[in-house]
Amino acid sequence: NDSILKNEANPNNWASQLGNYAGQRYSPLDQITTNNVKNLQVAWSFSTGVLRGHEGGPIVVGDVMYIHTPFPNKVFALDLNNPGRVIWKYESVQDPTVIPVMCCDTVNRGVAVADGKVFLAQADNTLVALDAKTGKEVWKAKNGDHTKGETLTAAPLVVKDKVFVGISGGEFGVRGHLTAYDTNSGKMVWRAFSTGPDADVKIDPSKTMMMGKPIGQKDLGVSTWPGEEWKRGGGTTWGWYTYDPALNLIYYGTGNPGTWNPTQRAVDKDRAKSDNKWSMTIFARDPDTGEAKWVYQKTPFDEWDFDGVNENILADINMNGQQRKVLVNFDRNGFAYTLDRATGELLVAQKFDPTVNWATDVDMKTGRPNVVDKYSTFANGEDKNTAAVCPAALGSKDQQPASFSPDTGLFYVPTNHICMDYEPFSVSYTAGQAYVGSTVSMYPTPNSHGGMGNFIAWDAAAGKIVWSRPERFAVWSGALSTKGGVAYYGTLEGYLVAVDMKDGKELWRFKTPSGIIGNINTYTHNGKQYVAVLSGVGGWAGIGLAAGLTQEAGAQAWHNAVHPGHTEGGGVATAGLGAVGAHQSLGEYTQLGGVLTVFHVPDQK
Ligand SMILES: O=C(O)c1cc(C(=O)O)c2c(n1)C(=O)C(=O)c1cc(C(=O)O)[nH]c1-2
Ligand SMILES: [Ca+2]
Repeated sequence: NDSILKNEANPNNWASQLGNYAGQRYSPLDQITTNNVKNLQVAWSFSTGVLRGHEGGPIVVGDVMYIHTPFPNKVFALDLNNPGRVIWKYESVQDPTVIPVMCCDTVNRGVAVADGKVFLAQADNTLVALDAKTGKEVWKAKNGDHTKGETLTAAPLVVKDKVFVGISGGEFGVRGHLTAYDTNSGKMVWRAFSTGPDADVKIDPSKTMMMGKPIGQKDLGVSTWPGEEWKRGGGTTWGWYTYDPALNLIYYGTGNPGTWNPTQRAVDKDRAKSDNKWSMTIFARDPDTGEAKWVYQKTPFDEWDFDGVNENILADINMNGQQRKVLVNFDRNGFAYTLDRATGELLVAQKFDPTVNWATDVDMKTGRPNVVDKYSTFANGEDKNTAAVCPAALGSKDQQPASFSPDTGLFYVPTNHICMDYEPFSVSYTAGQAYVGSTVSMYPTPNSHGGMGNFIAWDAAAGKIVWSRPERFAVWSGALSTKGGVAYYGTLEGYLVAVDMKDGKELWRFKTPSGIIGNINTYTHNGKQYVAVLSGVGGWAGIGLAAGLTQEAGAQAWHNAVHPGHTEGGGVATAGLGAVGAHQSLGEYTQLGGVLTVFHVPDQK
C-alpha cells in the first residue's frame, strides 16, 4: 500500500493533512506568485453547518475534496467538477457527554485518505474507515473511553497497511498511547504507551536511544513518578505525526504530564529526579513493530503545561556545508529543536520566541533545559502564584502546524506571543473528571509589540529568526509555503494573509466569514491552482467565543461542564478562562461557524 506516497508525488493533490509525509506543508505549485497573488478572489465556498473550531484542512485527491467538521464530526466529499456539490456526506451519531471531556474545544484535525478509504478519528474515540467513493462505513474500531476522559482530536496518519491514531485527555488523567490499526480489517496491531511499561514491549532499555546512549532505564521511567501516578500520567498524543519512508520511522510527540501541579508529580526536592518519563517527548518508532528507535524529552518534569506534541517536520538542510537529514520541532516551550532524524542526536536548540523566560537555554550535552528558579512553579510551590512566565500554557506555538520550503531552506511558523500567571494546587483523581490543579491567567506578552502573535521565518541550521511579522492575535492556523514564493496563514479575526517568503512583506489579505484556526492548503483542478481554507473560530485560543458565549458565561459554563459541583480540583475552567482573557476583544472581529473558502486568480489559464 503506497497510495499516500503516490498521491503526494502528484502536486495537483493535497494528499494528507500536512501535505506530505515529511510534514512540510509545502507545495511545488507556482501559478500563484508574488506578482499575481494580489488578484486572488473567491472561486466558491461551502458552509459546513457546524459551529465551533474548525482545525485541519481539506484533502484533495483527483476531482474530489474531502472536508470534515468538529463534533459531531461530519465528513463531506465535494465534487470539484461541480464546485460545492456534495457527492456524499457522513454524519456520525455520538454521545454528547463527550463534549465536556474535550479540554480545548470540540476540534478535529481532519481525515486521512488512502487505499480507497477515508479515515476519521471521532471525538468519542471511534476510528471509522469510510469507502472513499460512497461514504459508507467499511469498519469501526474503539480506541478509548470518554467516561475516563479519553477523546480524539488528532488526524490519523496512514503508513503502508496501518492507520495510526493517538489519544487526547492529558487534562483528565489519561495514560497516553499511539495505536496502529490494520487499514483493511480495523484490527489493532500494536499500542505503545507513553508512560510506564507496555503490554507489548515497545521500548528496549538496551536499544532505545536518548542523546546518543541507550536509555538504560529498566523500569522504563516508572521511578520518575511518585507511586502509580504514571498510570494517569498524561503524555497524550494529540498532535501531528510524520513519517520517513527511507528510515521507516514514524515521529510524534507526547503531551503534558498530569496534573499541571508539579508537586504532585515529584519524587524528590531535586527536580532532576522527577522527569515524568516519557511525557513531553519526541518518539521515533518503527511503524511495523512499534519499537522505539530513539526518544528525546524536551521538557522533563513540566511545570507550565508545555505539551510536547507539535509536528516534527522532516527536512534535508545544509548545516556547516553538509547536507543533513534533520527533524525540526517548534515546541510549545518556545525552543526550536533540530535533531538528526535517524539517531535523535540534538544539533540545535534555540528560542524561536525571544521573550521565553522559563529557561535560559538547553544544555547540548544532556539535552535538558536550564530552568530559571524564579519561573519554576515547583520551586515556588503549591498555592503560590508564579507570575509572568513566558510563554503561557498556550505556548510560543500550539497545534498550528508550520511549513518548510526546500526552495528557501526556511521554516514558516505561526506563533503565539502570550505570557501567564500560574498557581498550582493539589487535586484528587476521579475518572472522567478534570485532573489539572492549576489556576492560569494569560495576557499579551508585556513590553512587546502589543499583539499576541507573530508569523516568523526560521533558519533551523543557525537557530535564528530571519524575519517576524507581528499579528494582533495568536496565529492559530497552519502555514503553507509554495514554489510561487508566497506563504499563507490565517488569523483569528478571519483574515487569510499572503506574504512574500523572502521578507514577510504582505502581498494580499482577505476576510473570510470566521476566525481561521484551520490549515491553508493548495491544489490544482483542470490545470489551475486553487488555495483552500476552513474558517470557524475555536480551539483553545478561541474557546468560549466559539461556543457563542461571553467571556464570563463561557468560563462559567466550561467550569460547570468539566467539574460539576467542584470549585477546587479541576482547574481547566480557570485555564480556559485564561485563554479567553488573552483574546477578550476577539468577539467583535469574527462570526461563528464553519465555512470552506476556495480562492483562485480568475483570469489565469
Ligand atoms: O493533553 C491533551 O490531551 C490535550 C489535548 C488537546 C486536544 O486534543 O485538542 C489540547 C491540549 N491538550 C492542550 O494542552 C492544548 O493547548 C490544546 C489546544 C488545542 C486546540 O485545538 O486549540 N487542543 C489542545
Ligand atoms: Ca494538554
